[in-house]
Amino acid sequence: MARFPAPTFLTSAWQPRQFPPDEGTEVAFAGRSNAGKSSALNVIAGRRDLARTSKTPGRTQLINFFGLEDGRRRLADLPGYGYAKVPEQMRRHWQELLTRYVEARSSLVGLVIVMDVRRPMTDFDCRMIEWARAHSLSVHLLITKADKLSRGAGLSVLKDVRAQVGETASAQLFSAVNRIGVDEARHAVLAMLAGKRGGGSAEPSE
Ligand SMILES: Nc1nc2c(ncn2[C@@H]2O[C@H](COP(=O)(O)OP(=O)(O)OP(=O)(O)O)[C@@H](O)[C@H]2O)c(=O)[nH]1
Ligand SMILES: [Mg+2]
Repeated sequence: MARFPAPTFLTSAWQPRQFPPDEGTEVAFAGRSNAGKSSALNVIAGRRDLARTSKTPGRTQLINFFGLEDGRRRLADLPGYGYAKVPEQMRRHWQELLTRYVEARSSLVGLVIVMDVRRPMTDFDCRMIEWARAHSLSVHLLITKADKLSRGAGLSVLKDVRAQVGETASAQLFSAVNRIGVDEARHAVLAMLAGKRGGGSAEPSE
């Protein structure tokens, strides 16, 4: 299995001035609350406890940044969207932080949008995909918790998702538990960090 260039924790940010310097390239993990973003990031990075995971939705409330060993590439673990029980004020803060993060961050080259295989392509996911496209970002859809469905059922979800997104994003099945699709995910993340488009993504508009 391909080794991933050892990431280390850099910083947690709850406001833009706490973001690390906006240089090199960065890929962010986005997705619904509890979809499995932090777990996926850990498995892809090959570090068991790098990003904190939890059974409680809404665990990740800050943007956590991780630096790859060369110091030029980063991963960001975003708080989940769509968690109904978050107090209104916190939800507003998060929306504002997310907007400011994605709009102002010029090192951001791609998004890994993590979705539960049992609940793919929510409205939020679709909005994120459209938004990324409008900003010429690569998108890789990680359909995770594939261990929760039979292989046939998982492949059928993948086919539907691919039909829905067409050329705008690449997509794959993944499981942090059974380690399904780890190599494919590593390649997709490293390709995005290299400034290349993930397989199947549209070309930048400029
Ligand atoms: N069966 C299964 N469970 C998983 C998988 N990935 C994550 N989980 C579980 O899903 C729950 C949420 O995982 P997290 O990785 O914390 O999810 P998150 O998207 O980072 O959640 P927030 O930060 O709260 O938005 C935990 O109980 C994980 O153990 C997977 O591939 N298979
Ligand atoms: Mg998380």
